[in-house]
Amino acid sequence: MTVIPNDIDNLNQLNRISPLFDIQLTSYGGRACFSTQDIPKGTEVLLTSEPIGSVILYEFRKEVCSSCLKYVYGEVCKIKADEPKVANVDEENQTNSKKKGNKKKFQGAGLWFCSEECKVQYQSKPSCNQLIETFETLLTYYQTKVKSPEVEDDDSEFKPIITKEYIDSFWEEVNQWDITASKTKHSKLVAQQLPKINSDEYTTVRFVTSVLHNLHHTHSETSVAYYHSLQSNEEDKIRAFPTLLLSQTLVYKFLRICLPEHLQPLLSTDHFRELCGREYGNSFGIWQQTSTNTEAGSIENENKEFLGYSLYPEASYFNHSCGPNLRKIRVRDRMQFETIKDISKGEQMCIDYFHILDEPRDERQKILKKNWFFDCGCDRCENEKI
Ligand SMILES: C[S@@+](CC[C@H](N)C(=O)[O-])C[C@H]1O[C@@H](n2cnc3c(N)ncnc32)[C@H](O)[C@@H]1O
Repeated sequence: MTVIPNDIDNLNQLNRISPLFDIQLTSYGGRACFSTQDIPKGTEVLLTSEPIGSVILYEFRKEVCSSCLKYVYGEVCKIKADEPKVANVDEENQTNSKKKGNKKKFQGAGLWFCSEECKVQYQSKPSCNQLIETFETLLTYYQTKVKSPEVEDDDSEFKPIITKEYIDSFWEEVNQWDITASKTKHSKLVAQQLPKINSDEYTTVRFVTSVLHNLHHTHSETSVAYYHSLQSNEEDKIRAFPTLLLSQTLVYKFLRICLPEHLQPLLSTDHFRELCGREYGNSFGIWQQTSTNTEAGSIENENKEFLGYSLYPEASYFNHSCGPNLRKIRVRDRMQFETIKDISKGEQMCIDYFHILDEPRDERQKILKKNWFFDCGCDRCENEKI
C-alpha cells in the first residue's frame, strides 16, 4: 500500500512553492495544489529549479546532452566533460588507485554535451567538480564489474508475496552487511564484495548519486524539505516488479563501496529505500522532443523515446487529472507549468500524467492503476462514473 503523507501543516510552514497555489488535502486522499487566486489561461504558474536528481539512461548517454537534454536521433554528442582541475577524490579511493598503479585516464565521467556552451554551463554549477569526480569513479568501477546479459539473474522462479515485512526483512540483511562492511578495508570490499551490476542498475546508481550530491551541495533547505515530504511508492513498485528488490540491494552495496566519503553519511538503507520509492511516482520522464526548441521551451506534444528521468520536488505535488488545467513543458533541464484554462480561486491544479485523455474512463483507470498504482479520483472520472 502506498503511504500517503498527511503533513499539510508541516508543508505549509515552508516557503511557498508559488504565490499562485498552495498544498492542501484532496477529497479523495493525499495532497495536491490548489490555486490561491483566479488565474487566466496562458499563465506560467511554476518554473522549477534544476532537478534534485536526474539521469540519462545508459543506452542514450552519448546521444543526450547532459546540460540541455537535447536528443537528435542518430546524432552523437561530440563533447565530453573536462577533467576537474582540483583533484578531490576521497583519499582512500585515491590511495587504492595509486597503490595499484591503475589510475585510469579521465574518461569524461559519462557526461556528454551537444556544444561547448552546454558543457561550460553544466560545469559552472556549484560543486560540479565533485559530482564529475564521483561520476568518473562510479563509471570506472562499473566498467570493471559490468554484469553481462548472459549472466542476468533468472527471475522466472522469483515470485514472493510482497508485504512490507518481506521488504523489511530483505533490507535487514543489508543492514547486517553494512555493519560488517564498515569494519572492512576498502580495498578488500572492492576486491571481494563489489557487486556486478547491469546497465539499468548503473542508471539507478547515477540517479541516486545525483540526488545525494544535490542534497549535500546545491539545493535550498526548502527544496530539500519538499523532497523529504514526497510520497513513496516502495511497496507497490516492488510488488509490480519483484526483481527490483534484489536489484536495489546490489545498487545500494555498489554505492556503499564506491561513493566518496562526503556522500556516505547521506546513504542509509532507510533513505535509499525512500529515495527509490519516491523516484517512481514523482519523477518526470525525459522524453525525446520532436518539436523545435524555442526560447520559450519546447512543448512535449509528440513523445518518442524515453531517455531518462528527473525529480523536481516542487513540481511533484501536482496531481493527475483526465481533464487537466495545466500543461508541462520542458525547458532545458527544468519544467515549466502553464495554465491551459482559466482557473478559479480554490480550484485544484492538475496535469496529465500519461497522455491518456482520449481513452474511455475504464481504460484510463486501468492504465493509471497499473502504472501509477492509484484509482483516479479526478472530476472527470467522478462525472463519468455510471
Ligand atoms: C506526483 S504525486 C502527487 C502528489 C501526491 N498527491 C502527494 O500527496 O504527495 C502522485 C501521487 O498522487 C496521487 N494522485 C495523483 N493524481 C491522482 C488522482 N487523480 N486521483 C487519485 N490520486 C492521485 C497518487 O497517489 C499518485 O501516486
